[in-house]
Amino acid sequence: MTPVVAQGTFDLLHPGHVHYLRDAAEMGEELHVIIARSENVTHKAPPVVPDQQRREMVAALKPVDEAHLGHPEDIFVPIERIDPDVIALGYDQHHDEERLQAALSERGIDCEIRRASPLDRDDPERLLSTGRIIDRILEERTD
Ligand SMILES: Cc1cc2nc3c(=O)[nH]c(=O)nc-3n(C[C@H](O)[C@H](O)[C@H](O)COP(=O)(O)O)c2cc1C
Ligand SMILES: Nc1ncnc2c1ncn2[C@@H]1O[C@H](COP(=O)(O)OP(=O)(O)OP(=O)(O)O)[C@@H](O)[C@H]1O
Repeated sequence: MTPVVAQGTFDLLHPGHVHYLRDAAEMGEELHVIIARSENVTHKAPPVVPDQQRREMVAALKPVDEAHLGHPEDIFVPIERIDPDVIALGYDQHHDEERLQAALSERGIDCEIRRASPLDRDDPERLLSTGRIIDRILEERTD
């Protein structure tokens, strides 16, 4: 087996998430997804959907073999347990690949870091970001 790890918030699911997870699944044979805990989503508004519910929905998606709730303090704990061959970063994720690679090496984790491809975010017919879904709700369902 060639385990691959994908990760993210996955708040309100949309086809961009499915695209990322399909792309990540093709990088190996067994896809593990780490769901960021709400308390660790500090670079944008925290998710609306509770942690366990986000994990449950991601686990139900076809490309996904296992979905894990992330560690509260140390993001390398689940990685050490899964021991992936590849970590697939999303096309827009803010993580610095070199720093991440260095931190992995320091812990003796030998794995490749790859970037997944984007699914057209600017398509006017689709809502391919959680933030855009929330904006649409606020526009259309509030007075
Ligand atoms: C390799 C890796 C492992 C991660 N593991 C965890 C974890 O164990 N717990 C957690 O809360 N978040 C984890 N995260 C997610 C980050 O905390 C961050 O919130 C996440 O990148 C949000 O992604 P998004 O903005 O794409 O939704 C991990 C991220 C990376 C890159
Ligand atoms: N349109 C898209 N195409 C490809 N990947 C995507 C797309 N939207 C999200 N992803 C990927 O899905 C993963 C989880 O994304 P996240 O939960 O941050 O959703 P988001 O829709 O980008 O959220 P937000 O709108 O709040 O930034 C990330 O790796 C991200 O790169």
